[in-house]
Amino acid sequence: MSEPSPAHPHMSDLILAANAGSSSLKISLFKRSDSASGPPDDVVQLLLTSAITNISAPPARFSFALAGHEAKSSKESVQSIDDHASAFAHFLDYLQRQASIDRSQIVHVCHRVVHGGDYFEPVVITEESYHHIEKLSDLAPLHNGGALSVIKACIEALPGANSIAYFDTSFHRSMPEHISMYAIRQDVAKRRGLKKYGFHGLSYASILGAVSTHLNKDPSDTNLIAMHLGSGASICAIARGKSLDTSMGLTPVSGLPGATRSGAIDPSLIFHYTNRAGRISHDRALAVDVHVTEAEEILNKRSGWAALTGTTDFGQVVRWMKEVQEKAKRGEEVTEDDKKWGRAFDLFLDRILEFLGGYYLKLEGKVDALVFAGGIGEGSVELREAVIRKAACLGFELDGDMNATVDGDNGVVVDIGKSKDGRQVVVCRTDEQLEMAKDFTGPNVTVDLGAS
Ligand SMILES: Nc1ncnc2c1ncn2[C@@H]1O[C@H](COP(=O)(O)OP(=O)(O)O)[C@@H](O)[C@H]1O
Ligand SMILES: CC(=O)OP(=O)(O)O
Ligand SMILES: [Mg+2]
Repeated sequence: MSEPSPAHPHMSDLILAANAGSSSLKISLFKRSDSASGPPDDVVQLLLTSAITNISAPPARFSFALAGHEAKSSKESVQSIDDHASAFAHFLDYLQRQASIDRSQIVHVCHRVVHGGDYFEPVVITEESYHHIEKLSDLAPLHNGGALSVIKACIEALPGANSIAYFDTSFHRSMPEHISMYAIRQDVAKRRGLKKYGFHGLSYASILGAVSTHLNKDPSDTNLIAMHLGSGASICAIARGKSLDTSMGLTPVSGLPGATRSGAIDPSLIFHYTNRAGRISHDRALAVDVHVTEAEEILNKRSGWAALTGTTDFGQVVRWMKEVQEKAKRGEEVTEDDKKWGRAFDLFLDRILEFLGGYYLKLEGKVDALVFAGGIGEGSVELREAVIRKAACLGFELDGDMNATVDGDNGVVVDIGKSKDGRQVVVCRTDEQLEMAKDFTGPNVTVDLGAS
């Protein structure tokens, strides 16, 4: 099969950006801004955002908000959403009915595709490139499957739009070979593409852009340890604007644990967990032609917080942990079951520290900022506090007040601490959709936002 054709985005009307995460589908609609000649972030103007969360732990929650119209945001549980394709269909329907936006004005659709293998540039989806991505999906069946089902739904619902795939793996192409390779036979590794690819690359590109601007530094002169902590969680060491190392590997299951993901385990563990590891799982039929083994199903879908505590929501893990701490303070009995919340929190903290410490050494201490991002990184005051308390030995100090009031600050990058020698601790509201959409340049369009 020949290589997919590179995307050359031309003039367009509306640009839709779809981000299929493991538990969510986040969608933003943009139009070209009036100041297309300004800074890259200004070439597109946000019109609306929508998010479908809890896809892996139904009922799914649907939210929709017009940019700058606080009153017109809505949030509801939707029983009919049980996968990414039905989530996307619900969004399109809502767009037409409730926001009166004509779908035919959407000319480009940017899709976040988690695994791009050795393809780094964005590619226009054609029959050929679709099948190419499908083939790559063997290395991220649970992630690429969701994105492919959205791409498929998009081609059917928006036949006039160009679908373009942007890869999470692209940002990590800079990892040195001795870091990205595994200590296995290299003839087999090369033939089968068995190496560390790394993920959340669109997020790390977004973080690098926003944080270097915040620090008043050129991205190519910026060193960060960036933590994208969401349903899928990873850490990246960024040296002079390039990925030096990251915690996810061949697939997104490695590194840190997540909502339903184990994170790094001893590779032998799975063969002791089940004697059906290599069999194709029949747990869930994906809407696309991607195969998932029982081992992948267990480690990707039946592990993480869900396995340790019964919930995929880290916010709930924190709330119950604090509840139990209060119980103990009151002198009430704390049961073994009560302790599961604190243990899940401590386990996550422990694994984060492993990478944080390692990356601090790999960057030889030259770290301009520690960055928290993703649903947990942006939302959990407690997790940030626990991490920075441990990073005190590296000279970082948290500002408790600033940390506690991040939610009330609208900035893209929010300071929450620093070190005596001027290194920063920040929260960054990463935006993978914007990172894709700002790739486009061209003339403006006018859109009637006649929301009902
Ligand atoms: N305030 C909060 N405190 C702790 N965790 C939170 C908070 N808000 C969201 N989260 C966690 O963030 C996760 C979603 O992360 P996100 O990065 O948005 O998802 P995805 O990985 O699907 O892209 C949720 O599962 C939830 O556990
Ligand atoms: C790569 C990955 O884990 O993505 P997400 O966190 O969006 O599931
Ligand atoms: Mg995500």
